[in-house]
Amino acid sequence: MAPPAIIAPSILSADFAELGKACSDTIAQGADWLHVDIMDGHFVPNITFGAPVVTKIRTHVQRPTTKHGRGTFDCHMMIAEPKKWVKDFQKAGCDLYCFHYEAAISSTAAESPEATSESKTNPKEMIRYIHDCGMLAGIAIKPDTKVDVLWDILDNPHLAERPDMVLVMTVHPGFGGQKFMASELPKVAELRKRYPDLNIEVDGGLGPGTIDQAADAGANVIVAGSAVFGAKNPGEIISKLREAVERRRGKL
Ligand SMILES: O=C(CO)[C@H](O)[C@H](O)COP(=O)(O)O
Repeated sequence: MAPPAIIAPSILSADFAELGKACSDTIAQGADWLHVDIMDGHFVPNITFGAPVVTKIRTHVQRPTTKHGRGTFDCHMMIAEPKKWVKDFQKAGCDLYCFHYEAAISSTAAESPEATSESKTNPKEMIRYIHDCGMLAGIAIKPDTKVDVLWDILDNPHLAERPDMVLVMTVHPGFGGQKFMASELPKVAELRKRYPDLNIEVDGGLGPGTIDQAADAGANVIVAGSAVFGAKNPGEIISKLREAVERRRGKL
């Protein structure tokens, strides 16, 4: 059976002028995690914020007391050099550092003459490094990336190099409020079939109108930005998302 539902509102859609309050309110309204979107203007055509902001919002949300527990900061690193920022985000209070497969294998990150030893990496090494730094590790794939690239990483006999979560993007990363891409769900279904216990996160265009499809495919970690922060009653939306995942698990 799939692991329990984890609802992770994306603070990309929160009021940035009131970010600390928005984060603590969302947890009080029933969210499990906060999905923290980090964009560098290179890997994606948008910029959000960096570790200093995460340090500040951490003071508004209690650290999780268990692995994957309430208050987990799930940092989605949409950045070209994911290795470079691991330590800064760990110090800032990130609990789960989710990097993009595409960034870890790209020539910018690994092979360019400008790349320093700080920025050179590959997915397995990244996961080990994140674990060594005391965080959970996630690996994300964009819509254009085939899910097959993950088999070698997920079947790795070295536990320290295996991710704690896979994020399947259901929009092209960069902006909130985009249309959900149902075309990405076969990736989720294939992952769930192969790895019944894996935390599988979906991100982009999730809300009451699309959650059933994602839950049916087997996703259990649900990111929702505009659907939660744009709602009159965010707590009600969080409950609806959770119910859909738990119904699929046969728990309701
Ligand atoms: O990673 C993201 C964009 O790259 C966001 O987390 C995502 O798009 C959530 O926003 P929404 O729920 O409004 O689609």
